[in-house]
Amino acid sequence: MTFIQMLEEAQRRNRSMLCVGLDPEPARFPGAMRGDPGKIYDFCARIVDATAGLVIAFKPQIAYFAAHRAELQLEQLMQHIRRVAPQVPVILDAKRGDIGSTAEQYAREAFERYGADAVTLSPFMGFDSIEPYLKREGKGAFLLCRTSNKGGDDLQNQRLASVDGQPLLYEHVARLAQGPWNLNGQLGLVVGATYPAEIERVRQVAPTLPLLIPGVGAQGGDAAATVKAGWRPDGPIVVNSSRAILYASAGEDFPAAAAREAEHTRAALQAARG
Ligand SMILES: O=C(O)c1cc(=O)[nH]c(=O)n1[C@@H]1O[C@H](COP(=O)(O)O)[C@@H](O)[C@H]1O
Repeated sequence: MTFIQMLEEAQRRNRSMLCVGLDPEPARFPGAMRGDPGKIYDFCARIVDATAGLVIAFKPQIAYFAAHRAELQLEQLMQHIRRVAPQVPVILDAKRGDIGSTAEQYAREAFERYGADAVTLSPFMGFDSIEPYLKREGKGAFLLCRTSNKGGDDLQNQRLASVDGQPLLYEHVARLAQGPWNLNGQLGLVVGATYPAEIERVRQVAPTLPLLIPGVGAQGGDAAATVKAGWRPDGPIVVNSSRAILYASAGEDFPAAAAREAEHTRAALQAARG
């Protein structure tokens, strides 16, 4: 099954557009786990077990593992997700971007070492930095387009005078990803929930691409506005929330609290589809 087919299947089966982001911070773990990087796997596995039936995808952020020398725990976690939720695709959030020979190594890391179904990439270095990922049949790649942070304005909202129609940089990224760069239908775009007007604009330029939309929950993005702007019957959206779900409770009941918060967000997203 390709990444896109897995997304569509998980969306249908779990009736969900919610992606749970796995951004483990030992300092925020509950009880006896608090401050222990050796518990990263345990913490994340319990979140996965509690939310697997509620999500369209999981998105581990690699920095939260690598910063604690916990790459082996990330490998274990990927295997755990495969075991308990084989139908749920996993997006490795690595935001890679480098020349082709190095990109090839990053692609091996994401798809072979960790067994991810898709990866996040920066398009800043151009098409040849994206191409090695597209050679992996059935795998997906989400290009940063209009990110959720304030500083996204600095470059992404600049106008490209040299390109037909003088689009903003993020509009141009969306156009490339919908068209000439999307050789085998593997590309998607990252657009922040904090900017629904821009999500709508991206949808005009890229009507059918899957959108990874972080920024609901801790960053304050509006779930209903996100769905209205981004969801299309033939263009899935993957709406990520990390901290609001992971740290819904600081007590031993954290898996149940995470499930409640995930269910609440899942329902709000579904309701906005109308
Ligand atoms: O690519 C991403 O996932 C991403 C892009 C973006 O524009 N904004 C953004 O917050 N993210 C990631 O999405 C997650 C958001 O986490 P919360 O703010 O805790 O829900 C983090 O892992 C970020 O690295």
